[in-house]
Amino acid sequence: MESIGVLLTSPMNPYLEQELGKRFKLFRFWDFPSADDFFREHSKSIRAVVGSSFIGADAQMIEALPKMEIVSSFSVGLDKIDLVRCKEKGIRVTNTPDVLTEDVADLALALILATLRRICESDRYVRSGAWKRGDFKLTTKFTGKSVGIIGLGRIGSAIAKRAEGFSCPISYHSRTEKPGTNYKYYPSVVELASNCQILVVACALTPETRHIINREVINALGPKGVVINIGRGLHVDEPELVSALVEGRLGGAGLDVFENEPNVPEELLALDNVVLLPHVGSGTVETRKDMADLVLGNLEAHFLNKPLLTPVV
Ligand SMILES: O=CC(=O)O
Repeated sequence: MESIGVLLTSPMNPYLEQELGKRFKLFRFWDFPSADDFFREHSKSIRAVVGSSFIGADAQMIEALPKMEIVSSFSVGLDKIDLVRCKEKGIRVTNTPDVLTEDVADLALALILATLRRICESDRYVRSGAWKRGDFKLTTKFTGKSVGIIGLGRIGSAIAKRAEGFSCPISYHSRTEKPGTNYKYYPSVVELASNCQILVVACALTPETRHIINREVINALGPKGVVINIGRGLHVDEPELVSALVEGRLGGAGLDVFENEPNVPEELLALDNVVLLPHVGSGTVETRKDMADLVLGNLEAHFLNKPLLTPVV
């Protein structure tokens, strides 16, 4: 397979990069001054693209790489891949589900606890020496709070299971009601937000779920409510979230993702009722290795004409 051209769209994981380099003819997109320079020189050499939640395979890339057969994404999310065009052109698509579910769900719970118990703010309190001048203020209890989850797929269900361990009543919104759960279903997100204290975004980003957290949802959650986002930045109308937090119409937010990463709205940096993480939901050594092995396994299966491990298209 050493002669098969594979394009890695951005630096993702050293192990993945090393293994791709051993098995294929690896091209690094960022080694070239511009996308056009790369396409001009190598458009006919690329048979596979390895993308991520940062750079996937958009319409321009698909058009520019006529020999592309497969996009193997180092992510569970598929929002950076033009799936419709891949389908039309017979390009296969794979992602990395399951192996990252536990880490992302763990991080959602960590964000809830960090936001409610002000973990980061109290860490700053100790480091700055402020503790010597008095005790830290009281914070908000998590155990028993009602948790609303948008999207009850693999990750949403893993978050629900963890929150049950904290005696939290769970409710959810998704396109359709899920059979076989005891959680309360709300067909409308506003209704869900009106009936929970912590609202967690755990659905896929699609045109239907873009800005699913909007002004109406934020107002329904209210000044004591908390938004947790481990999905995608575009799930949230960010300017609305920022103004609600600044004006005290929303109690707090724990965010792993942003609309324009790695840029975070300046106003959020000044707020103590938010916890801000650099998109690290699946970012553990163990899980990233499992994700890399899935990417490699899917590519090898494809080029050996075997069934794909985690096919999407
Ligand atoms: O954001 C991360 C992923 O989609 O895996």
